[in-house]
Amino acid sequence: MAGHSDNELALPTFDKPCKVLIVIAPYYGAISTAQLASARAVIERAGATHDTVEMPGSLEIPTAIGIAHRQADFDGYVALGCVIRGRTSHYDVVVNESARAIATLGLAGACIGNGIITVENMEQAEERADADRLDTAGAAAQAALHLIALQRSMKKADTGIGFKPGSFQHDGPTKTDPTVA
Ligand SMILES: Nc1c(NC[C@H](O)[C@H](O)[C@H](O)CO)[nH]c(=O)[nH]c1=O
Ligand SMILES: CC(=O)[C@@H](O)COP(=O)(O)O
Repeated sequence: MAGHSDNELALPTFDKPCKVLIVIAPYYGAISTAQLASARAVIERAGATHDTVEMPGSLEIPTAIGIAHRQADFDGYVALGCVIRGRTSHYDVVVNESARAIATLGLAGACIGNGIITVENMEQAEERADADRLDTAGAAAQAALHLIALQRSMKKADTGIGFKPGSFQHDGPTKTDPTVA
């Protein structure tokens, strides 16, 4: 059971290939190792595949997802990181802005599970990174998979109106070709 929930949803399955990008900020080594293992296991259990990229910190994760969403063809994303409060307000910046940016990307159409742990101390982080305890990384992977399944289930019907990419058939040289009379 992931997180504090006592009512976990069944993992979705996919009839077409599903590719997920894990974007991780391995700020705390042991924590990130546990997060990565759990997220990958959940993705594989759903029959999906995954790639992984690393960023220096959690603040960079949304930007990395934005780049991947524009430049590549992943079906969804899992954000993994661990932010532990220090002695200044920087914790609030990292936590609030990474969460806000991830939510903004989600509302813009990216299927993202947010597994960035935001805690007061390492003990809380360990409990949440542990796949056999609160397993927040596994929960984030499940969230991304559910969003992908939802997006596929609600694909807009083809209205038959407007230009469809790849539908244009051109059967000869253009008039601007000087060799064509
Ligand atoms: N203190 C933590 C950070 N800080 C680094 C920021 O995320 C960011 O990389 C930096 O401000 C440069 O833009 N990141 C974490 O993931 N966890 C922390 O505890
Ligand atoms: C989350 C942070 O950025 C934090 O770890 C940095 O520590 P500090 O606030 O003491 O500079």
